[in-house]
Amino acid sequence: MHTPLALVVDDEADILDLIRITLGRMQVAAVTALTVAEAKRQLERHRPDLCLTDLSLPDGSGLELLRHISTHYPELPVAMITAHGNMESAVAAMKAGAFDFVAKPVDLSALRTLVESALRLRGRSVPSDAPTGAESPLLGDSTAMQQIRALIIKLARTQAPVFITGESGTGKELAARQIHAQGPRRDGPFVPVNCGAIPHDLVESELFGHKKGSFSGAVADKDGLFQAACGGTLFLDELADLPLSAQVKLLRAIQEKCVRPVGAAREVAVDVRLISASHRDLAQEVTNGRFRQDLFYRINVIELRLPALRERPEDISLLAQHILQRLAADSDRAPLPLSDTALMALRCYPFPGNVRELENILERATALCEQSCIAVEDLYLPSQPLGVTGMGATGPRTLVDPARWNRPAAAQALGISVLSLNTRLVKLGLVPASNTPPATR
Ligand SMILES: Nc1ncnc2c1ncn2[C@@H]1O[C@H](COP(=O)(O)OP(=O)(O)OP(=O)(O)O)[C@@H](O)[C@H]1O
Repeated sequence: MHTPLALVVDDEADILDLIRITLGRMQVAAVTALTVAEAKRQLERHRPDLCLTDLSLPDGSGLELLRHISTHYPELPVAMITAHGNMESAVAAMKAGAFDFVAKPVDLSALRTLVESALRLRGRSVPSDAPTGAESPLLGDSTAMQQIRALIIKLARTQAPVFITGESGTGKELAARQIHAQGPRRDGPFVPVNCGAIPHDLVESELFGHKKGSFSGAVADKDGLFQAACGGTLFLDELADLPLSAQVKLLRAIQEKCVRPVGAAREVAVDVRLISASHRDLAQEVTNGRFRQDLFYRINVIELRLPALRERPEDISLLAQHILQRLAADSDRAPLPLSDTALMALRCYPFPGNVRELENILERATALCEQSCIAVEDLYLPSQPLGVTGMGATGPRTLVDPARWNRPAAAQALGISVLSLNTRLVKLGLVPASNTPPATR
């Protein structure tokens, strides 16, 4: 199988770099172009598997390129990079045949999802940067993470359905991979499915397969994801997004351990372990009538809750080191260290996107940093209102709450002096200069 190739068209070199690095981590190669004319030449020369193009280019528009591709390379999926908040141009692009769009500043996880869908559209298997359980443990020295790792060892030994909860980016898929990798099915396949990404009218055929001719696009018999996971584990992510009609069939598949492909007369037996996850409150979805109660009880035999990163700020340093080492290995150079102030800023940041957001922040910082050490300015942390909701009492707010903070403890945790901490708090604008107590405190 040859490495998939993407054509990325943008007149901003930083964006091209960022996208190329991200694609590289997904084992997708990239050729780039700064103009429409250059893009047309690259298309002819390289015949890429997908194209990502900015809307406004120096010698024309991305829409013009999109039309050129629709005429000459009708099979090639094109996604538009649009200015933030400009839904009009995103809609225009979709109407003109783009299969999706991504807004600037480019959110790297959205980009990954988009590229995976594009390659699937192309009928290509999607190379994954998702590490195997054996290589990539759930990192963290916090008590919460130690307990989770201990529970995973126990869960790996059973075959009971596990339901993993936690905000987006907290490591739900990674935990599912660990349960699979440490259990008796480890030599079988681990098949992750994002239920929210499957168009509603295709859910049944994707999950259970179909027979040739059962609907207009069914040109051949096709196995579903249940069959693909036979002997292994099926990980149903974003389960709350599954339409009610598919929920009935899923319930039957779990209860009977067999599925009926769309258009098939007979059911086929399937041997899969089911792990599911959602960042939504599934019990609330049941109350609201959007999720079947009987299915909820079936899949929720054991619940594993992954804490938000802001609930365990003591893990940030270790995670950051690990991510920076991986980024360095990807680009064949020495890891960039984080400055003390950068680390402190990360520990004070609430991370609504959790570990995935930390990865994105460090990936961007690594790509854009021009010094030998990542400074707080390289992190481009969004400014947060002080009253961020969902912040636990033990979270980093205690570091920036003048009524509660304990500067000596914070300084010790960061491995810097209290004087240095005070100076940096002022520099970061977290306290006014007059608020800094004497260095001896
Ligand atoms: N404890 C951890 N140690 C190391 N890496 C982690 C940890 N938690 C998450 N990650 C990394 O963060 C990224 C996001 O994790 P993952 O995809 O498992 O999250 P998720 O909860 O399934 O997200 P979503 O709800 O958006 O699907 C992955 O690259 C994963 O490897």
